[in-house]
Amino acid sequence: MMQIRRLDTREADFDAQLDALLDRAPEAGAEVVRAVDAILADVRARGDAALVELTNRFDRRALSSAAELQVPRAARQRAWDALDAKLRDALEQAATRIRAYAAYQKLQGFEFTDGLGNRLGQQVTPLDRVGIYVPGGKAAYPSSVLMNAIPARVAGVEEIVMVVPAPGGELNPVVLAAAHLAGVDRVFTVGGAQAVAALAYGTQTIPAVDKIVGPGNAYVTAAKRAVFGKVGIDAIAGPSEIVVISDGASDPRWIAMDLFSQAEHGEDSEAILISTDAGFLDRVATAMDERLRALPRAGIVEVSIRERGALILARDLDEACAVSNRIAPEHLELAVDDPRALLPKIRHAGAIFLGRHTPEAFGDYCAGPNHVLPTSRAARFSNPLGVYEFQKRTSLIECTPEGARPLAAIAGCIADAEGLEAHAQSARDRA
Ligand SMILES: NC(=O)c1ccc[n+]([C@@H]2O[C@H](COP(=O)([O-])OP(=O)(O)OC[C@H]3O[C@@H](n4cnc5c(N)ncnc54)[C@H](O)[C@@H]3O)[C@@H](O)[C@H]2O)c1
Ligand SMILES: N[C@H](CO)Cc1c[nH]c[nH+]1
Ligand SMILES: [Zn+2]
Repeated sequence: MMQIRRLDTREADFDAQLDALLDRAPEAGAEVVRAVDAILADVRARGDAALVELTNRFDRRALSSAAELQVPRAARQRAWDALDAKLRDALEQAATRIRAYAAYQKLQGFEFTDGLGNRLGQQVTPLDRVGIYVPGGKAAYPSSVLMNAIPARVAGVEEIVMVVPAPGGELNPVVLAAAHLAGVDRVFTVGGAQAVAALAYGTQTIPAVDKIVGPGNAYVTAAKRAVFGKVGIDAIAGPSEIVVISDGASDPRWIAMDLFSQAEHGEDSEAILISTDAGFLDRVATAMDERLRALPRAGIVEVSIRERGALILARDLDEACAVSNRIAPEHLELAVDDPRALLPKIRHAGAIFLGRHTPEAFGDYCAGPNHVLPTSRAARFSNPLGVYEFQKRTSLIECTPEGARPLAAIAGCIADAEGLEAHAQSARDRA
């Protein structure tokens, strides 16, 4: 029997038990932060030389120069051409859907005239150059290439630089093919904190970018946190998570596999089912036992389900939503008859999958919305990766001589109160 914890919201210590489960989310420990700080300082000081040494050490490569990190455009084209036609077609369809969804996210500027005749507005411009981190340590995901690069292209970013580790020199050719499809400009086979450092500070081979996006392991996320300010970063997207809310009327085999779909990402993934039906929780537990055996990644699934999995019995669906809000999961499936009725009760989730026929896996590949989502409860305050992450806003102010006069009086008065004489005079010069 698989080991999975059972929780019941009626138990007096339920809150404490849930907190203990959520606390298992991996965070960058002091050791990781120390290691990352040393890597960042080394790449900043020594550039390519450090990049080569660190990549040889952490990715078991035998590079003699940083030039070997770059994957030529022709190699990406060859990877695309060599792809099985069915997979090429699936990637193209996924890319089309991701692009179409992204187009809706594009921020638009605005301008209006205030009551004094002054023009006020906001100009939206794409970032010049961005770095996308595609994880490649334990598994490399072509879908993550599409999810990172397509919104950047839709935003109008001039240059997209992709980094992806190639442990032992091995790089999934489908990742390269996806980079070709998404129109990535430059690809470098470097990962971890050293890749983030190179993108933030620039080296002789890798250009410095304006923003670094994409998920990664503890070293990658600690490095992104550390370089924030020098460059922009997106939300921190770590190990995958799924919460399913069920009324007990779904096929338990489907729900078991939905939980496994995120558990199979890694031993640190989180998979939680909340249901109002105790019998259904039993049936899902049985289905998990049956379906686990067929999975090639059964070992990983078993560990993540044991460490970060749970079957939670709730009094009703309202309470199930409240528990889910406390978890603020990356992905939330509403496997109920009327998911729209629950929607207003959900306040924190990276992506919500409505109804029994919408598995989270559609979102990972081809539904359209981005699969790079806030994890570790960051859905309380941050957003899915989207076109808006690759755009910035600039305020516009244009006064007429008449419109300037009243503003001069207001600004002058407040500047006096702040004791800033030059501000007051500059404003009153326009009165
Ligand atoms: N939320 C999302 O959208 C999403 C999508 C895909 C993957 N993920 C997550 O991203 C993560 C990917 O992790 P990964 O490890 O497979 O790949 P990764 O590319 O993030 O990390 C691999 C790199 O880590 C560095 N590294 C490994 N051990 C190190 C050490 N001891 N010291 C210093 N550096 C070290 C190496 O440089 C290596 O190249 C997983 O947690 C996965 O769940 C999240
Ligand atoms: N579920 C992951 C994000 O949490 C993304 C992914 C890529 N491939 C499959 N799934
Ligand atoms: Zn996934």
